Amino acid sequence: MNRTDSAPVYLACAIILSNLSFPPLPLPMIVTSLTFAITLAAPCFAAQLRPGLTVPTLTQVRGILALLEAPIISTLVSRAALPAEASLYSNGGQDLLAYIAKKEKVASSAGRFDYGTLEYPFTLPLVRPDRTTNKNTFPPGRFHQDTFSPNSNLTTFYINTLVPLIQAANVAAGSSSVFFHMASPTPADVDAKYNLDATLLALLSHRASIGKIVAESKFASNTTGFIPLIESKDVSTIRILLTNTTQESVVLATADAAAQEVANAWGEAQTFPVEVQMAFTSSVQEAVAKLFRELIDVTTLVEVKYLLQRLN
Ligand SMILES: O=C(O)C(=O)C[C@]1(C(=O)O)C=C[C@@H](O)C=C1
Repeated sequence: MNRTDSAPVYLACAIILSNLSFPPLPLPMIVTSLTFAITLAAPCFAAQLRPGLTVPTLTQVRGILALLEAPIISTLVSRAALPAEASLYSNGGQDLLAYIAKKEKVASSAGRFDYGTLEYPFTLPLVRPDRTTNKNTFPPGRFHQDTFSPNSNLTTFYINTLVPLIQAANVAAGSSSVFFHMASPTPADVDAKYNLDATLLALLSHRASIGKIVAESKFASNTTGFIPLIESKDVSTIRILLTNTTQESVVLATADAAAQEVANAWGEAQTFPVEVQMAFTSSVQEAVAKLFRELIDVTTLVEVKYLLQRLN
């Protein structure tokens, strides 16, 4: 802990000591001030318990990003099997976010958003950032938690761009309402829709947040290049150094191939007529192309934001 981190602990100790007065304080005052002191001190002790996380190589991280393509695309195709009415996403998607909030409370208590999971909630406070100290120097290659989450960018893109593309794919499939574990799905199955939306958003967030690991990996292999740029907050050169257009083409091409394969398999399973199949597959490909372009951009943003705080 550095000095700033210690401040709440000193304050907490002061509160605890002030309870030892004579004559004793009334019980409700003692309970309230002790609860306050514990709340204040807990994050500092929790921060000390953080494990040192060494990041994988860039090749390994790219492998992880590639593995996430299949679940993202298959969830998108499953979502396109149900109508995506604009009314479900009005007012900035507040109903969807309220739905996600309930799930995230449960997920949080199970440790989903703990330090190092690279899962960041849409509706809850984020994990505290790391700070480099003399005792904990965060050498290059060690994950260093920052304060940025890609979730508001992803939510905006999801509601404004992806939902209309999902709806277009659903219309191409004959405005179907197919959900594999429901006996008689109807367009009113809001829970089924929001459940898939929430799953898809969580996958997108996880994929983009892995950009933090990509950034650490790149930082570790080129500290002399990055450190002066971070110190001078040279965002545009940092972005240029992080960008690899050859890798972007690989990502976009494999995502397109996967989109075609999953959409075809989905249509075959439902014995779509040929024209319906073609229309459905091409609209899924269009949605996936826009989605992965956005994902690359948001992942790059995550990388830039991570590095800007790397020396904090
Ligand atoms: O693989 C990388 O080098 C990354 O930075 C990840 C990623 C991506 O999102 O897939 C993002 C930016 C790069 O230009 C290329 C690919």
